[in-house]
Amino acid sequence: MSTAPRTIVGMSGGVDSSVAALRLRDEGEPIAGLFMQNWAEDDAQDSAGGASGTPKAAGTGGCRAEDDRRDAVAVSGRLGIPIHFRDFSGEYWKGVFEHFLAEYAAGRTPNPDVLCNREIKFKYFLDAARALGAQFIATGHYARIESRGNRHLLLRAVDRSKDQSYFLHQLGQAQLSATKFPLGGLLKRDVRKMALDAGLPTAAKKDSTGICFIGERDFREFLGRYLPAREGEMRTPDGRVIGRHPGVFYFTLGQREGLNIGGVRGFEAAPWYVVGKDVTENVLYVDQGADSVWLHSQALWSEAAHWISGGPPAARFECTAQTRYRQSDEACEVEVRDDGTLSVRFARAQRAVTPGQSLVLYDGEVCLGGAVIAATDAPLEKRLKARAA
Ligand SMILES: Nc1ncnc2c1ncn2[C@@H]1O[C@H](COP(=O)(O)OP(=O)(O)OP(=O)(O)O)[C@@H](O)[C@H]1O
Repeated sequence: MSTAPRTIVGMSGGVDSSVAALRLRDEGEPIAGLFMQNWAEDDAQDSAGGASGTPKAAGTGGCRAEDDRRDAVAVSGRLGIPIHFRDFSGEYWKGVFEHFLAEYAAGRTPNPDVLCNREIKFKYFLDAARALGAQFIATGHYARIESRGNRHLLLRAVDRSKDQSYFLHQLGQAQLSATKFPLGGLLKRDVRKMALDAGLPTAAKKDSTGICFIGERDFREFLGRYLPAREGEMRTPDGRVIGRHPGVFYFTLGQREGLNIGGVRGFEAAPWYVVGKDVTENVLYVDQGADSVWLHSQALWSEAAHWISGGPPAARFECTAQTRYRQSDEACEVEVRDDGTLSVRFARAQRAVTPGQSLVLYDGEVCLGGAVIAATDAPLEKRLKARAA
């Protein structure tokens, strides 16, 4: 007699979710796997948009989804657990990709992983698991969930170098109460060893990097399929034109790569960095030195914040924050404004705080929540705003 699984494991065909499933199975948990397809490419087309029904991306031949699916099936076979399949590519396109493009078009730098967790993995995937009769979902994310009283807290992973709480800060009590992160207390190197010892076919598989639907492809080429390039001037903050850029969307604050600025007459031979984008005028601002004063800000303003426990700790409080993934904890003071947006002041100036990225707040190991960064007090941004007003 077959019973409904208690937990559905999101199996991506990677080593982390393979070991998440292995651990739960070894604990005696009745589990099944589920592989989601979140991205569909149509090699028959040369432009975005499906002929009918679900939108499809223009094919570039770089999609790993088939390999990943095969690996997820192989792992479930090895573990002796059933595996299910769901296609959420239409939901992903609407809930993640359209927003991703709109943000780039507005000159910001979005974080699709944050949105994918909120809109897909902890929404449609959770619904699909419930429809299969499960009470919980599990993923291979590196983060921990702890219950204190009737509250579920999101904590950083024990392996701080792999901690993914930054990407999970939009989750709420409903999601956390139905989720397990079996790897949160483990070190990545031990996870690999467990995979090897158990003979899992993904034991030696390379970790995925970058934005999932872009993979190893060239970012500029990919984005150019959806946001046509518009060449323009590259200027220094004091207004000197020093070259041309292929399109402001392709660059983010603090970026050095891809500027192709050779020796410029009248300037030292030091590397150049993006210090500002003026989307209206189509100008890319650049300056020399990784630590350019133009890149620094002490304060930021965010869109409305999401709080994991349902509300902020106080109307004004001190905590630590990250304004990007892989950054040290930075001390700051947060003021929650009446409309739910935040005004944040850092103890020390921050480099390249980027509108569109997420501000994520922590009280020690506990992730409090976060918000999308709307604006900063970086000098160039202030000047461009004043000019536009
Ligand atoms: N296509 C997918 N189908 C089902 N679950 C997925 C899929 N992609 C990601 N997940 C789940 O989300 C978790 C985190 O995803 P992320 O893309 O960050 O993977 P990762 O850290 O590379 O992990 P993995 O080694 O398992 O691929 C995965 O461990 C897995 O549980």
